[in-house]
Amino acid sequence: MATTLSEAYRDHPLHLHHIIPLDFSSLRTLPDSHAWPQSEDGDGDDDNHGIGSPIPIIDLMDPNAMELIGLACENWGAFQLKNHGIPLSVVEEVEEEAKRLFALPADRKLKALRSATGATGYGRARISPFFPKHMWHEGFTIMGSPCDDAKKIWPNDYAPFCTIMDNYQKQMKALADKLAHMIFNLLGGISEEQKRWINGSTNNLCEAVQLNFYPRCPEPNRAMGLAPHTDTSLLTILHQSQTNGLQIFKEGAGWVPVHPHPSSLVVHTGDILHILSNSRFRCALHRVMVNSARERYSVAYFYGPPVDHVVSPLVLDSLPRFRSLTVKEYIGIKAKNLRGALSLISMLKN
Ligand SMILES: C=C1C[C@]23C[C@H]1CC[C@H]2[C@@]12CCC[C@@](C)(C(=O)O1)[C@H]2[C@@H]3C(=O)O
Ligand SMILES: O=C(O)CCC(=O)C(=O)O
Ligand SMILES: [Fe+2]
Repeated sequence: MATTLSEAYRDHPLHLHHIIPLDFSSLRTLPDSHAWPQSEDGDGDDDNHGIGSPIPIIDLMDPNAMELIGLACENWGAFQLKNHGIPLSVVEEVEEEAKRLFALPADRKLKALRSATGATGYGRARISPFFPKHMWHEGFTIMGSPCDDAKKIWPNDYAPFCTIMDNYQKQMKALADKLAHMIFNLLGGISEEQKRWINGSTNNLCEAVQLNFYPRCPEPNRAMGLAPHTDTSLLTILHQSQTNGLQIFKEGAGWVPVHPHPSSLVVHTGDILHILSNSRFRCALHRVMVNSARERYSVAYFYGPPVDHVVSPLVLDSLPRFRSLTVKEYIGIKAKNLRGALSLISMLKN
């Protein structure tokens, strides 16, 4: 039996002591546990940014879409995608469900609290232990069917949540399959064996959905919504509500805001694509800042090869920069070294 994504995470327990039972909305000042040192690289106020170019917006119906995607992945590791074919209603209904979930009182949400060895349910971000301060954030992770977790929260009324999340995953998977084909074509010369998992059945690839909620914050400039990270996926498709906060780090430009566009989805390329492309495609470091006026929601869909799949640089015009390993092994390395995982598997001697 193939290993599932939740099993891959089960081997790397995340201890959730003193997590969320914090009622964000009742706080008038920032508790010390959530106060991050102020950085030199820009504060949370998006309006102060915008110097330099924004991340590319690509029209999927554009005849040059594939080449534009290639350039965006090389230069940014991210882009906004419009005319992607996902109906707005599908995205809106998933955002409504996220709002309904996070608006519940803490004791209801805690019924679906992720266990230490669990991968799904309500809780803080998996990257939390790597940072000394807490994030101004609540999350809900879905791998496969969300029904077991939804039942804990809404014992008699879990069906609408499940139907909407299942439909969202189905729609996102179809889009991700399409993007993965384009990306593999861009890389060129890839064997059928290597891309067989694309268009595969749902239990034959890695898929996860993360609902994110960033409550309003009394002191946004001292808080952090989601700390800087790269995604572990091949690619991530992100829907953000109409509230600013997402930023991508670009050398030479610093933290660049990714402003929400009602009809666009943000695509991030993740670590797995960085490895497969032998570093040609970036994996964008990104973070989320919070806001005193408006709360923020986002829905991230993570997509990648099955956890038993061996990943190694696929197209070589120079030496391979990374050693071969399974997705599962990479997840294990990253669970111990958030920022150092790629250099730990690097084959470049310095
Ligand atoms: C399939 C995934 C991808 C995960 C882990 C697992 C489930 C939840 C995802 C996130 C969502 C929030 C940011 C992140 C960095 C986190 O802490 O949890 C993501 C992480 C990753 O991209 O590594
Ligand atoms: O909330 C956002 O816009 C980003 C979320 C994110 O980076 C993630 O879930 O991995
Ligand atoms: Fe992310």
